[in-house]
Amino acid sequence: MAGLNGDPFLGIDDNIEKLQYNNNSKEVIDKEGLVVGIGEDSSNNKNNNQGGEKDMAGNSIHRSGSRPQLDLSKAEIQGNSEERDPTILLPNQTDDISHLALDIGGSLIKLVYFSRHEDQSVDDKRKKTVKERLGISNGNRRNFPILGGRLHFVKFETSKLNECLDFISSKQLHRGRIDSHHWNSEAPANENAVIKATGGGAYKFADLFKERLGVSIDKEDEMDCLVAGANFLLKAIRHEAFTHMEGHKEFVQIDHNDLFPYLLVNIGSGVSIIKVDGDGKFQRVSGTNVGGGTYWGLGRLLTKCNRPYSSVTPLFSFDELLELSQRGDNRTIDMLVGDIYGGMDYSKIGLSASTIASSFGKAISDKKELQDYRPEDISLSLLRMISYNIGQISYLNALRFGLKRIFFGGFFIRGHAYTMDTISFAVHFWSKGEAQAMFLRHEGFLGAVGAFMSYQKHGLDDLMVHHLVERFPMGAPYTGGKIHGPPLGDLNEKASIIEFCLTNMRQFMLYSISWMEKFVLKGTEITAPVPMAPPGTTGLGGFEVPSSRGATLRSDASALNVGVLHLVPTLEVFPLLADPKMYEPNTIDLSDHKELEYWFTVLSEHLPDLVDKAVASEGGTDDAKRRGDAFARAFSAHLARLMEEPAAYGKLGLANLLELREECLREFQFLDAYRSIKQRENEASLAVLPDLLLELDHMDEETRLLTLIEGVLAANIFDWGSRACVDLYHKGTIIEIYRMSRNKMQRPWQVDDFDLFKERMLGSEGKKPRPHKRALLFVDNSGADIVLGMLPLARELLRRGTEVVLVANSLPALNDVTAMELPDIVAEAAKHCDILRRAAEAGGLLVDAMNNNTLDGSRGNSSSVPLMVVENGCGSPCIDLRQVSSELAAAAKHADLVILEGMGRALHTNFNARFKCEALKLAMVKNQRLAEKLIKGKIYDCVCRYEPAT
Ligand SMILES: CC(C)(COP(=O)(O)O)[C@@H](O)C(=O)NCCC(=O)O
Ligand SMILES: [Mn+2]
Repeated sequence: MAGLNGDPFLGIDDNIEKLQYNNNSKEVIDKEGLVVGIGEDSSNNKNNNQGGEKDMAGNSIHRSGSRPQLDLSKAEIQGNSEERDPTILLPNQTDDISHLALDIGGSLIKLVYFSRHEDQSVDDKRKKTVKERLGISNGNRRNFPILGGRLHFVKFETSKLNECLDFISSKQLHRGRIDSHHWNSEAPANENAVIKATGGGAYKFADLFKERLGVSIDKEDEMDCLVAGANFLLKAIRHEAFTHMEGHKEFVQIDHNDLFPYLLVNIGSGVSIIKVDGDGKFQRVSGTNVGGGTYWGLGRLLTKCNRPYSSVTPLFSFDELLELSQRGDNRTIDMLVGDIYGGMDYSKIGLSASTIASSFGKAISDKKELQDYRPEDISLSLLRMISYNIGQISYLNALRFGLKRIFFGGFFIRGHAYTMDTISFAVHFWSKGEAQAMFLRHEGFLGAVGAFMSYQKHGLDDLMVHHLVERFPMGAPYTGGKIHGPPLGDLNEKASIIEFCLTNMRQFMLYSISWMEKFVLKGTEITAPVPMAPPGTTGLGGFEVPSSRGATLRSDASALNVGVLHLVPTLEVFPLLADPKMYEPNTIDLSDHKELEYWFTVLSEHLPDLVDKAVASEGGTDDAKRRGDAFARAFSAHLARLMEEPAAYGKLGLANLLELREECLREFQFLDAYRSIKQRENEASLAVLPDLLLELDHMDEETRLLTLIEGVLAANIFDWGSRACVDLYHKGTIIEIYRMSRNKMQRPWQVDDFDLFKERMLGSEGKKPRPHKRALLFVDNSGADIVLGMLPLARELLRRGTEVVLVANSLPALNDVTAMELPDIVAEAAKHCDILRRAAEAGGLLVDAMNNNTLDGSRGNSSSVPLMVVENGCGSPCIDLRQVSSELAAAAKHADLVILEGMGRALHTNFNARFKCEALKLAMVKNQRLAEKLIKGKIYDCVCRYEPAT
């Protein structure tokens, strides 16, 4: 685990490190709550902090003694020293570490850089209270030096080094200092700034970096970096590795505990073959000089004379060569088995007539000059020759060391379907299916990631899969990993600003959106991606021509397939999952093309209505219309891309598509498209809540429980994401629809475990079961759904002595209620209900009300179990329980009942999830196809699935 002292990722603010001072213990606490010194100078801290030291909560913290210490000299308390945790300024803390690492290869320069976003939490009373109630002092983040930020991946051609330097300079990456949401361009350049770099260019261009940017290059060993990068990516990114056989891409789940040993084959200009046995444990066992440079170099030479005169550049680029190969036919140059055997297979040794017997062999007997061969054919022949050769040598090395898994990285691959198929074929063919070729999504960035890791202060190695969220910039799909031309005005950075705005909505109008215009122009450039290659083998031997022949090649597919990695150390795996390793959130797997087509159509058809709502939510201004238009284009383009290549952004499920839509909206600054609809529905529902509660209170226990569950199911009809429901809303008022929906609640429901649930709640044969200790209610929509459905159910649980935690979205998604909105709704409801009021007070939700007189005239003196609200950590209509907020994870610790409500959270995701505690899944199915497929029913059927603890 990383030590934290002086870590640059801690709250550095305008050259001054801010710390908090704990009056009682006289210990200096950094923002993460870690002890960094006890009234002594910093030099002593090193020893004090090593080993199993305790943090303020008594947790053990491991510190690395190698990390620099904070400079506490001239430290002073800012503001009132009587305050409980005043801020301490450290004016002399000048620990500047660059947040940039490079891998400067023979052909390409790969950049990995980090942009930090500080803890941007707004002053949210709910959060504070929840932290106190749930005993979270600083979440799990105390163990992490990274507060949160993003890792960006960019590459340049080495021959265009100047563009790379311009890019670094324009983004001030070499200054090594970031403030909360943008690079501090005013900050003076750091004289001693050092950038970690690997690859030959780290030596070759060191002087140029010093001259142009004033920074020194700290050279890191290339093999060390490759291995460190590969190990980190394989452990930390869920869908990093995949197989690619006959055009079919399949992600491979790597078990962290079973990663080693493996063979790493890095195909850059040349090829390195490395046996990896562990972190930092490896051996370069082989290599070949026939690699990417060979393909490019020979390709250029051999096609030189056929280069069209009209071309701007005199020679083919790597991507152009690859593109040529798409249209090539290698049979015109390669000598095939059939050429030798009179068109026959050599079946005795298992070679088909189409197998290449000798690459370029036909050129021996052909009476042709170089210019008589088509560049397309030459390129394909070369590509096959080199790919087969690498595949074969790799396999032989795997065999040498008894390794089954071979990971291929390096920019030679470029996400190019045919190259991967060829390598896979060779490995499969020579190993007779025993060994498996796997590819890495961050194929070209292994070295650069490794160089980044070598800073020792990044804290990346502490991160785990659930801390990383990969996002694909919606409005600027070209910036993630694309080989850059002249530095772009970085749209990603703008996107970060927007994200910052999300947590600081008050400020959001301050930022310019002129980049949007840029996007509208750029939008037209979003074209169809690399076509998936259908099966193309001939059986025994090699391949025929590339199966994607004739289609446009997006040879930079790999560039588009790499998103920005958001590091969110506060995310946790939901502790109540029965088997996190086996957990798969998506119920609908979109790798089935029919399924993908269906949902693609659903989302496309919903788009005009969504844009209307989004534009209206921003006042219908011209600017909002322009953004609405840009959003529609961007989202459609991403949908189209995913239709072409469903695995483009990792494994694709329906939940990912729905989340992508929300992210895309946010990126175009539609922060809450259904804001006014939600408000209207909340008000209408709150107005009828007292009558409903009165009605419920006159029922016997059994009828009441049934009515409550019916109420939840009926109110789940208010779903602005469902086409059928939106059509319904044009036909009646909220209350009319709610009544109709309730009246239609006929048991048995299509999935009906109500009797089981009732027995658990009320008992049987006079035996009273023990009430649940704590229930987590994953709530769904605003309006009737929360007010008339879930709140009355929560009230029933509270009445029975069960603590209730309402789990709501962190960010808006469709008409879902958010954790920010819930306390006000609860407060309104509590005006009409003592049970809710007392529980909300006990849960700290009615902090203000506690000072006022309550309904019955008493002062707020709660004698109730608490009602709390926690955020779930996501902004989607679905939920992936592998990545939830630390609040929710903390709340889950004492819970023995989970209630998931709504289509998104209980059906599209988690329908098959198993929990350690009891679970109740409640939803109305508002889509005909889903109803048929999932529950063999029809639209508006209901699901009440009760599952005892696993
Ligand atoms: C987005 C939704 C999952 C939201 O449903 P909810 O979770 O609110 O019940 C759902 O509206 C949906 O799947 N809509 C698309 C299908 C359709 O329009 O029929
Ligand atoms: Mn919803």
